[in-house]
Amino acid sequence: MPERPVAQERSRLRARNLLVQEVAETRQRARLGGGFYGIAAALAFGVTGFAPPYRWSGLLVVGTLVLLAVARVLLPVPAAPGEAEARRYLRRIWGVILATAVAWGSFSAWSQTTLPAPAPLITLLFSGAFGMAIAHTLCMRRLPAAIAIAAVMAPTLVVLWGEVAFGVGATWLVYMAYMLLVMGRSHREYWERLELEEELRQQRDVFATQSRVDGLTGLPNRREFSESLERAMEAAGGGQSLSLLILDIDHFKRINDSFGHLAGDACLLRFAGRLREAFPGEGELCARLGGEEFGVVLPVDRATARARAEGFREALERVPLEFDGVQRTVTASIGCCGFDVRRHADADALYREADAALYRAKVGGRNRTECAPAA
Ligand SMILES: Nc1nc2c(ncn2[C@@H]2O[C@H](COP(=O)(O)OP(=O)(O)OP(=O)(O)O)[C@@H](O)[C@H]2O)c(=O)[nH]1
Repeated sequence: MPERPVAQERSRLRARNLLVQEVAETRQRARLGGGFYGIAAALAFGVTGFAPPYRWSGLLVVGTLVLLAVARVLLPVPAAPGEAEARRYLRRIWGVILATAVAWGSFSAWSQTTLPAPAPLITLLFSGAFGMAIAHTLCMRRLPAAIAIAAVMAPTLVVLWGEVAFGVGATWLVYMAYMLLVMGRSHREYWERLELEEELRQQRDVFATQSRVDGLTGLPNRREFSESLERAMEAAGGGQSLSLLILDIDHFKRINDSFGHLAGDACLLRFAGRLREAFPGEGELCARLGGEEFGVVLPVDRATARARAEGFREALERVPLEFDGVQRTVTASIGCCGFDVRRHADADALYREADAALYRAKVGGRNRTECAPAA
């Protein structure tokens, strides 16, 4: 893939991962806090003994806040959210959070002039606590968090300012401004942490890929090859065909010695490209096992694998590889072995037989395919 689309794809993936993470954390944090609003209202009405003048209003307020808390928990979260679903969830959960803040803020202001002591003190204390809780825990989105803090605090501010004393109202205002500052800082720290975690995740993925891919050719490396071979053998244990080819470029040292190590690298790269083109099928796996040695796993019987190997070998000899700006004929020796569950207890046993066949191909004059066991 060209570099720009790769970078675009990476940043798109990064944005999506951040959004998914935000959904998960918003859900967890919103669920945790919702229940406290109902408890706080129940406490405020509780100290009035739910006396007749406050009974119905008490039920209405507590019921509304409990319903909103339940909505936070029940709001469905898509299992593997795409971008649109994630944004829809965030809109909805923030809708519930804001509705809760408005309901609480209105109730708190109303209680200051309507409920008997000590209920107003209880709602006042809880308003401060809820505002600060939003500032700390629901700081993922700055604007809705600021609106939620204002919705919880401002109605009470108006009452304190007008009905209690200017100084108390001013104190409440300073308290509210402090919450907004705290929320701004929490917001920055939250996103710094999320981005750092995403960075670490991406680095971990890169390392995981690098540990399984050959850096020069981009083919799977020996580790990945061995594990894939084990898996293929396990799957084929029931009787399906499976064969292994080991290919070794002939006199590769001469290429290095004659044209230099870089030309040798380019040769390996071209050879890997040919191999990939020759064995592209489903269940076929090409890998670089090290140096100038390559492996191919094929879901076919030995005779077919041998024919495919010969086809590759002949084409390699016929069509030169272009590297270092020049066309050069390169040949390879190939060892071929069909998987037999009675002889091959593990991948190592299969590999050893294919390797022995490769050795025979080398001592037999190179540029040939030998099969194991020897016919
Ligand atoms: N350019 C380059 N050379 C490598 C790499 N890995 C191994 N080699 C070289 O590959 C050569 C392998 O040489 P030999 O094992 O003698 O094999 P050969 O010359 O191919 O001879 P036969 O296999 O017997 O046909 C050595 O010179 C290694 O230094 C690599 O990644 N790049």
